[in-house]
Amino acid sequence: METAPVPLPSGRFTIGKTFDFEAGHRLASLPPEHKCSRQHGHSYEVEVVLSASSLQGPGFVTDFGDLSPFKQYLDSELDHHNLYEVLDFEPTSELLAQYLAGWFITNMPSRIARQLTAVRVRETQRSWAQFDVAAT
Ligand SMILES: Nc1nc2c(c(=O)[nH]1)N=C([C@H](O)[C@H](O)COP(=O)(O)OP(=O)(O)OP(=O)(O)O)CN2
Ligand SMILES: [Zn+2]
Repeated sequence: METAPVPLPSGRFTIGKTFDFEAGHRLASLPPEHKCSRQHGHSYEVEVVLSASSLQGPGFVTDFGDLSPFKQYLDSELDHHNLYEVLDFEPTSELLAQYLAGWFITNMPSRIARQLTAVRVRETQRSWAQFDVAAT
């Protein structure tokens, strides 16, 4: 039995995909008595959020599989590294989210890069930071 047609509302579509990597870090500018000034590690989760007002192909904002260059970057450059050694800024969740948004915009195909609205970095199950890309 076919379902009855319904009027389609106008609006935007949003998708997200979560990536993960394991890395060490320390926040060297914190006072020595702060636990996060000491070397420790996290199972990081990074979620990219993309948005579009119209869909491509079968009905995609972007094929999730087309985000693979971002996964390759995380796997090759950040996974099992010490973040304070491979990044030239203090590796807080906030600054990492902003940096990863910059990497995505610079290195992903322009159509996909333009769809990026936010990057969320999760260090633990209870803590995350999000960078929202400013609309241009
Ligand atoms: N705003 C931010 N605060 C903190 C960050 C950060 O990136 N942004 N980072 C840290 C440390 O990296 C720390 O490892 C994580 O902090 P915290 O959530 O306090 O760690 P715990 O999992 O041990 O927290 P509990 O809930 O107390 O178990 C610190 N702050
Ligand atoms: Zn930490």
